[in-house]
Amino acid sequence: MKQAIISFNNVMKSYDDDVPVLKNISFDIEEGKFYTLLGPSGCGKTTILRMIAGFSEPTKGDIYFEGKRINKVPANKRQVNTVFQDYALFPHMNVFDNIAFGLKMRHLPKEQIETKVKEALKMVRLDGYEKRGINEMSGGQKQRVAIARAIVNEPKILLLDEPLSALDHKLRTDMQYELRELQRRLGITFIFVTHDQEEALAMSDEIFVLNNGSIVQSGTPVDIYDEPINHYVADFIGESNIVDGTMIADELVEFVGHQFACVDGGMRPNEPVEVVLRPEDLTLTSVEAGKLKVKVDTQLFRGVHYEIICYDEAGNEWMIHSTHKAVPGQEYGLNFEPEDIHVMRFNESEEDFDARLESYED
Ligand SMILES: Nc1ncnc2c1ncn2[C@@H]1O[C@H](COP(=O)(O)OP(=O)(O)OP(=O)(O)O)[C@@H](O)[C@H]1O
Repeated sequence: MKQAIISFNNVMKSYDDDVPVLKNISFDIEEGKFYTLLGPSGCGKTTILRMIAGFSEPTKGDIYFEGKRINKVPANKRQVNTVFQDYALFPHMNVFDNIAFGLKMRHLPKEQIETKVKEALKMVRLDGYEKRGINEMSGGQKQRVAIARAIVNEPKILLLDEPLSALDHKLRTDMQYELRELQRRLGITFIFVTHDQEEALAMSDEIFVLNNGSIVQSGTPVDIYDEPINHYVADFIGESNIVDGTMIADELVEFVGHQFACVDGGMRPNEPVEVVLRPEDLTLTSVEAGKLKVKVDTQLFRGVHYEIICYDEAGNEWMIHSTHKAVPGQEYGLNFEPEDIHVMRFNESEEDFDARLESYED
């Protein structure tokens, strides 16, 4: 791996009451990638961003920028800029003055400021908007001004704290594409904070999933979706069916009273486990042709698919995504392939999980 641009080494943070809001956080951020900190409200995402920006110091542990310890380096001496959730634009200034603000504070020559502001506006596709008042801009345009104001300083890292949460669904999706594209064009490191798993999956090179002050799992969106480490991640990322089971032997798991071939292994014989099956991997067939018998309870039309809820004989609920309609009240067979079954151990650390996967997968 290249030298990390930012490293956290056993970082802990607590406020006055001593209850840690971050517990022993360690990670490396590589230059030029799109990272997302993902987790529910209060899990510590913003606290991590504030420490990278220099607005807050760790209680214990160290933070490094390109290998140098920066715990005590003030915010204005770091090559980091932040785009805040509410944009924090100056409402009484026009677009140009908002973007030029930091450059003026640094007493750059007038012509240089003008060139840089124009370039930044071009980057966010707002050329020609210099003279507009901030209050005459739409939500999406304000968002872009906030980004232009941050990138005009040519930071090595851009921090984005829930920057899309104030936008409506359509604009939010458009901005996801734009931000992803902008990051690729600029080639600078983006660290994006969100509690929206779809947004994280769509935009990131790497995701850190947080819960209660700890990083529970890190990896590419596909890794995290396909191989969630535990119930929390499987439930938080995407839709999941999670049932209790027993790992009989390598590649053989039992749930709902039946044994099924699977592709997982490296557990103790007869170890209690949890089993995840994604709704899009399940199909309904005739009772005779199915691996489990289920009865359809309800179905909702979701546009791209039907969301079908059914129950097996043991009373477990199963969600299925299908382009075919089912009949509520009718019995069906439920089908899935061995590779669609993902088996999780209870309380497995990310380190042990990665080592097991590596030793087990070819
Ligand atoms: N200045 C502070 N003093 C005391 N506690 C704080 C302070 N700032 C944050 N906290 C606490 O730290 C925890 C983590 O907060 P943080 O803002 O990092 O979470 P978050 O994941 O960004 O949440 P959200 O998505 O709601 O913004 C919360 O329990 C919060 O109450």
